[in-house]
Amino acid sequence: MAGSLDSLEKCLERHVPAAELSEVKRILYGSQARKLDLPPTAISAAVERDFDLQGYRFEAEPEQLRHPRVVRVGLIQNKIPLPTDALVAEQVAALHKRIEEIVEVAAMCGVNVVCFQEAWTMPFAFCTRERLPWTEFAESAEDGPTTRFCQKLAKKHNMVVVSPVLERDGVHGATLWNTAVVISNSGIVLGKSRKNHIPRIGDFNESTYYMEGNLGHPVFQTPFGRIGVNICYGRHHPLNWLMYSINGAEIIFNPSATIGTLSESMWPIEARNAAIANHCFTCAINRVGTLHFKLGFISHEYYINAFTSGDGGKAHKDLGYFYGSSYVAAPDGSRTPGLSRTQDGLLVVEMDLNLSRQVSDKWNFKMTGRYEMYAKELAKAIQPDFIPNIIKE
Ligand SMILES: NC(=O)NCCC(=O)O
Repeated sequence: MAGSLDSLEKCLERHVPAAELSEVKRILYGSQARKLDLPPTAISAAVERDFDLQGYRFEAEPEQLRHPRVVRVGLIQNKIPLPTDALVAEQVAALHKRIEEIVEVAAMCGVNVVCFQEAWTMPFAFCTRERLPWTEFAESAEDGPTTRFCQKLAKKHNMVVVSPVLERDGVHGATLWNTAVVISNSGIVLGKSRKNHIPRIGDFNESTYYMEGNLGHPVFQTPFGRIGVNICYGRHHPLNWLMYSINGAEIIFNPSATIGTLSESMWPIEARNAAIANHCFTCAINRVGTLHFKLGFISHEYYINAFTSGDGGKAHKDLGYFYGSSYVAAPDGSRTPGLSRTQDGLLVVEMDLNLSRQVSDKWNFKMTGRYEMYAKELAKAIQPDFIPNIIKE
């Protein structure tokens, strides 16, 4: 159960003998991420506001011709503060309030780019397959109340804000999308990126609500580097990461909502592998919130009406526990520890973007990639008359 393990790293620290711990950590996490000193005011604010605050930094070698390109990103993971049957407007307002107080601490920590979890303004209600009230959480990406709220935050704190929401596309028949809005530190909406891969697994019945994104792999030029947003289930698709990287992304955010029984063993691998394969930084963010309803603990993400997964299992009223564990991976394969598995959190990570080219010059994955060969073979493979290249005796 999620509640019995606060974080994998804390568990290792408790149980691995001190003499072996640093070697264990080097093997598991690589050697780069060092602790980042955060202001005492931020640390005490995080304690007061009851969230996990951690800070790390990735360094690069000094170069003769380029200055360091040091930026700070903030990853925010959170529970829903109100039950799923509270009024829609009240749920959204409570989430805005919670995020605002965490973003204030991010500002104290000098964060330049902040990213929230997938569909952060709502419970992850797609499991229910019901329409109302969940579709009421959808908003215009360009000028919905959440985007306007984030514009204020961005301007006030001089921070780029990546805000993944359920989008209501008024121009195209009021359709819904799973979208990340990117707001510049000036407060201007830079653009949006849509979720390209929609899960059809277990209770993740998202294809009931929206289709695969149609915006490709946009990358946003900000004063703090070029950023892309690969939403949740897209992290299982290496070519999805690749395309953001090919478009020049230096940092790829992966705002997610995923649960323990389904994906927790995959979580530490996928975004980290993408950072290695694409010579970039990746930022994996997962929500927190668990059921424990039947055990008498606080319930989050618990629904009034039971639903099924079409797998022969019993009808149930929750998805399971969202395990948090948000982390950042660097192009050299190192990664930060994860945030808590059970608590709201802010992960502040300082990174020198020069590291990406340094690792690229060492490992040469971009140079040795055989993109033309893959493009040709893929172009053939998607044809209806494709014959797989299998050689037989
Ligand atoms: N939100 C979402 O796409 N979840 C699917 C499950 C997963 O990818 O782990």
